[in-house]
Amino acid sequence: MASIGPLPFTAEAKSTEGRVLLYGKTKLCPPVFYTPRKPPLVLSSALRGFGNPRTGEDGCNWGSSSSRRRSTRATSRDTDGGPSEETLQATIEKSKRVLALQRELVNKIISRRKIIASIKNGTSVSLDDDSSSSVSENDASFSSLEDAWTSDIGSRNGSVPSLEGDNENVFQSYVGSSTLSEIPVSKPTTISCDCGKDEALLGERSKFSSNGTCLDTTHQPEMGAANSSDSDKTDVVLPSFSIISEISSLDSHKTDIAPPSLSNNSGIRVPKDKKEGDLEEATAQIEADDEDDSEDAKPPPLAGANVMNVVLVAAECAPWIKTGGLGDVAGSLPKALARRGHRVMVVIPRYSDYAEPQHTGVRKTYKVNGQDVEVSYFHVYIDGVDFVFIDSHMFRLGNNIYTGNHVDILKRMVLFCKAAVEVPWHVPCGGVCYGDGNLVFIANDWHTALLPVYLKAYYRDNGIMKFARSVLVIHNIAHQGRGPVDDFFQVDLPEHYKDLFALYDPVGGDHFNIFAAGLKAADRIVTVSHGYAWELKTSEGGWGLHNIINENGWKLRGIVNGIDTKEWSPEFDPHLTSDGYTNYTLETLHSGKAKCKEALQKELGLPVREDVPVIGFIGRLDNQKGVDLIAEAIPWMMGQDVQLVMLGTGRHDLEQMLRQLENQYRDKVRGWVGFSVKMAHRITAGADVLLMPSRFEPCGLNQLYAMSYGTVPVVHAVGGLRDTVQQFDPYNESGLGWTFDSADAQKLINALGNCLLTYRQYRKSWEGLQIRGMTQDLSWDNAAQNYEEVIVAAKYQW
Ligand SMILES: Nc1ncnc2c1ncn2[C@@H]1O[C@H](COP(=O)(O)OP(=O)(O)O[C@H]2O[C@H](CO)[C@@H](O)[C@H](O)[C@H]2O)[C@@H](O)[C@H]1O
Repeated sequence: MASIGPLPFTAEAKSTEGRVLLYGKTKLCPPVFYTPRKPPLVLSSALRGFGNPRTGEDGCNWGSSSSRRRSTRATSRDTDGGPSEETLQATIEKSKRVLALQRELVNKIISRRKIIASIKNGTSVSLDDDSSSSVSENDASFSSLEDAWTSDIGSRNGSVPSLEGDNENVFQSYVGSSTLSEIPVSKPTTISCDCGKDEALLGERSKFSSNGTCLDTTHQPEMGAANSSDSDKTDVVLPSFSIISEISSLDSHKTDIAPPSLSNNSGIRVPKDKKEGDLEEATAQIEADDEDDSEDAKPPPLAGANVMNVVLVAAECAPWIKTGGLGDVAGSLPKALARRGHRVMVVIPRYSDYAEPQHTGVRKTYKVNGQDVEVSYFHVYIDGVDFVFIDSHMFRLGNNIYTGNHVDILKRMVLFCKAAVEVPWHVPCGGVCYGDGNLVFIANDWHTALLPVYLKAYYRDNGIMKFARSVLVIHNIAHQGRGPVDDFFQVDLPEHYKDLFALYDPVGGDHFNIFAAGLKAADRIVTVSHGYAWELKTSEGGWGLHNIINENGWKLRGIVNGIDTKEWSPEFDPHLTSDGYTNYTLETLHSGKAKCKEALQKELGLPVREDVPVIGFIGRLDNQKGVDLIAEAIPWMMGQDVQLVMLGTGRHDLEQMLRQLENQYRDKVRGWVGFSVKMAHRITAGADVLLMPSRFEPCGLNQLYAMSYGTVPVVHAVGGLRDTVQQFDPYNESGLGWTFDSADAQKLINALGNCLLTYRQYRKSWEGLQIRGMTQDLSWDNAAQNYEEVIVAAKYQW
């Protein structure tokens, strides 16, 4: 893969349960997952009337027993204070009315729960049965039911709600916002929907996840987007509207009672062989169920009320197709976002017949350069993420995904982005489309930079997808989708959009630039490190786009990539389980790494020696990665007692250089030309040092992988390398590796020289470096939280 700078369209190198549905308030705003709030258990002002106004204590408490004790004290103080008998009588009468109302409500809830339970158990329950299980006026067990109910709610939400004012406010907004809005929905019932269907998918979804699903047939896309003719009618899970309306009827009693959790697990299961009027038993059953449930209960989503529908669109995605770091990010960031509770989809082209994704049966046609091109969609749900593959004859490229001239590549990206932006409408995931409300697209690099433009030009400018937002992630600004000005006619946009793409630079003159348009159209921009965010604003680092980036600086944020700790962990790495390699941990670092080093030397035919430092390099062979600096430093390096292992593919001349170095220094150098994920993992584990002399590096992943494997990085302090590799300080025994401050072979030699000295003579310091590297939290979790802030900011931006 030849790489090199901003050539036109060179793509290569550069490069719930417990969750509830919030129904949007407008047609265009489909359901949203939100974290169930602690249902505040408060009573209406009428009911609160017999508390003590001076102390603020509430005389009527449905909360904990301690609250009830408070209630008793409050009443007696009132009495002591000398209210008249009449007042007391009135209060008692009022209490009775309240209790009657409470009983009625409890009965209703019990009967609804029975219905739910019966639906679940496949038994029929007559509504008439309600009476048999109702709470009788004199039922002594009422208070225990009260306990059961409150503990039910309390346990499901982590605490027993108090009656203090805050909760009340929350509850007022809870009920007041919308009776259909924020209802804790549990086991969805099954109804019919036009969203397209694949039975297998539904089964698969239930196999992989028990997540609540974003469901709403009332929010089908406009524009006739949901083409029912394309898809069969399907059974999908939907929240039971009858249950919701029941809650709303509770509300109509004008009693401010927190709706009870309708979670599947909380349904009252009345044993068929028991007398249904046996309230105490039913109560005991609830309590027992709740105890069981609390063990299984899933915590609420980390994202809380910020959960969104996220659609990440990228030209590559590991493990299916990866030519560089973009594939890694597209494969792992979405999973981290899903772990936070977002509903997440990844959309990529289907370049080959991948094993896992199944045809959804949905087909659409889009115009590319005036021609109709049919696409269809494949889907698989893995690790909480919906992966959607767009199939078309134009994408059948195998692993050579950036092949062709710039117009060929441009046409593919036009088709990809046109189709991708409508995936949330057309492709049922787990039986149900995402819809376009509470939706954010995350586009990546120039390949998908058209998506924010299409979202705006085709939809939002026309009042469609008004609530959808786009974030554009810059992984590498050096590749921009440049072409002659006339390329504008390929992208099929209104004439007035031409200026968005127009760019002048001293080298290329006036030209058409997709990245430029995407940066302007996106609601937010992210790049993959803080250092790179800064560099992008400079004329050296912005590659001609620095002015646009500066103008849009307010929406740019640097977020350092994480690593997929499942894929890149020395403890679980499947590539270290054969051929003499071994998995290792911090505890077994010494022996494990030595074994991997020995296995690497054997596999590559290098002399097997424990004492010789093995230096690794993995990366695309191009100007960015500074391979030429390594070549310049080779005479010095070969004078050292070292072994050098290089893995890469890219520029033909640099591939030749690798082969030549190996031929020239057969007992010291191995140059593996090709793309081998297995070798990348093995070098990362077996090498002592990882060299990354990149001229620029937006983030860099290999140094992160290296550190988590106890391999010490030596890097050019630029972009994300500067952010992630702190220089070793021998006086304080701190730092993670060695850095050099300019892309200069001599500086590389100095840094590497110090590194080798420490390796040989200061073993304790060396081990310290390894341990510090391995014990960092490099997971995607932090980054995902930062992305969440960005998408939420985009959501609320108008
Ligand atoms: N020959 C080979 N065989 C097997 N695996 C190989 C390989 N060559 C490279 N790889 C793998 O590809 C990935 C490359 O990661 P980089 O961070 O170097 O990405 P790249 O520069 O492509 O991406 C851009 O995007 C990423 C993600 O944002 C940024 O980190 C980076 O700075 C930016 O340039 C690593 O997983 C590496 O192991």
